[in-house]
Amino acid sequence: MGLTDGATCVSIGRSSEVARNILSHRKLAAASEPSRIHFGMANKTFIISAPGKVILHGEHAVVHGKVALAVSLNLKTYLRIQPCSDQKVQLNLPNINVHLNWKPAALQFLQSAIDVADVLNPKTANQIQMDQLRLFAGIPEGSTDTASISILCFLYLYSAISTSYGQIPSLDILVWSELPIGAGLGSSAAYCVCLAAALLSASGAITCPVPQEKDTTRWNEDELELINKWAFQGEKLIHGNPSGVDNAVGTWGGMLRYHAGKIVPLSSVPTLRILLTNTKVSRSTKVLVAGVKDKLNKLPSIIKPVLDSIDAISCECERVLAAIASGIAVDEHYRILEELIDINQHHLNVIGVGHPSLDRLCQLTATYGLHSKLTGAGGGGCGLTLLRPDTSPSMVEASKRTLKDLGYDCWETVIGGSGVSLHSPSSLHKDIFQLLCDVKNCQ
Ligand SMILES: Nc1ncnc2c1ncn2[C@@H]1O[C@H](COP(=O)(O)OP(=O)(O)OP(=O)(O)O)[C@@H](O)[C@H]1O
Ligand SMILES: C[C@@](O)(CCO)CC(=O)[O-]
Ligand SMILES: [Mg+2]
Repeated sequence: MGLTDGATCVSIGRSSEVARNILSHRKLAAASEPSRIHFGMANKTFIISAPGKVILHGEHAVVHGKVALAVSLNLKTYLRIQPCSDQKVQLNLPNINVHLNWKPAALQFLQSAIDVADVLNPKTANQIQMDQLRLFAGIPEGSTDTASISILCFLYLYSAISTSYGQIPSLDILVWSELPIGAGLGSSAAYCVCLAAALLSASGAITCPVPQEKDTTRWNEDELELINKWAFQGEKLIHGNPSGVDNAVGTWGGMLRYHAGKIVPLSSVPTLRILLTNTKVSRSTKVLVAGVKDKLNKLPSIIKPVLDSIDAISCECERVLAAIASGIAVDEHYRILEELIDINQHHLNVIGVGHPSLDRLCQLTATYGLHSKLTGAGGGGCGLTLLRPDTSPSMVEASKRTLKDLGYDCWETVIGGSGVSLHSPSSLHKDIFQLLCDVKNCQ
């Protein structure tokens, strides 16, 4: 079955604009209240958000059972979901210029392709199911482009969730992110968390806690567990072999210690000042994770101790953060944090996930006495630079200017916000709300 059997492809392509620039560059249409159509229990449009993340320490090692420390970002992915009166399932992904719709009858074919037993005890989306989804969407075998992966991920979660929990009504879904996509800040996990929350709500598997005017609500703990579990399934499709740390931060927010699937929120953490730099060198988490696995298989006695050392760095970092939060020898502990960043960056180069653009970031910030490492999967993408509480604004500005002169994006970030949430439209920043309304509503 191909694309013409139920899907209308309006356009598929890669937008050259980075997500963060959309708000400032785009001419926003006049605000219009989204139409109120029946969805689940309520007659409303819902807006869901999930944050991106920064990994302080433990990327890659966490895939091999080591500890990682990660924290949510104030940059988020937003999903608008509204019922569609026109008996269609619409998917709009404006960041990557994907606008598709399918007839529900055609999607029912997909549900019959999903093995319920496999879905109810999900390990991974198996190859036969993936081939069915790929054929359905008209995506050629072996396609690894952004649009194909994002569409497959949606179709997989849609089919598997409706097969497991109940028919999902006709709906119109739009996902837009202010995160740079494919740059190490957890855009894939935020995408999967938003989709899982929306589709589980639409299927009736979890409630839809309607937020008050100007308010935001969250799901209960059991529901968050379910959202996280399904987001992990989506991450598997995108990453191949994710650890689960990114979707855990997208679901719960805050700062987490993640170890072999065990998620522990860190309560005793200081307010950290972090400069984020996007080298704009594109890379794929899936490819980088697979590269580390190959190295580990080929040279276990050399790579395993490096991963053990990264594990020790995460543990030491957790201890030092708690000491700083208690006000103990703050200066001395900041020096240790800086040393841990330098050592880990060397380790990440050793396991093959560095990049000359990241080396330049580290060298350049070092000239200002600042310490940097890659964050996320590496191979380009983003790096973080630790700022001390007393790092002067002029020093920060000077380093930002120099990094921007290299063509990098650079900004001081706010970390530690909440995880997946449901928003009333009036609780959102005006520009974001307008942007979510601006893309054509379900016709
Ligand atoms: N807003 C979005 N719209 C559509 N697809 C998205 C969106 N955000 C992420 N994706 C999907 O996630 C993929 C990027 O995932 P990838 O894991 O390579 O990078 P990342 O998650 O940004 O970085 P990291 O995994 O290192 O934190 C994209 O190629 C796309 O398929
Ligand atoms: C590289 C990695 O460790 C972090 C990507 O943000 C992969 C993962 O944990 O799934
Ligand atoms: Mg990712």
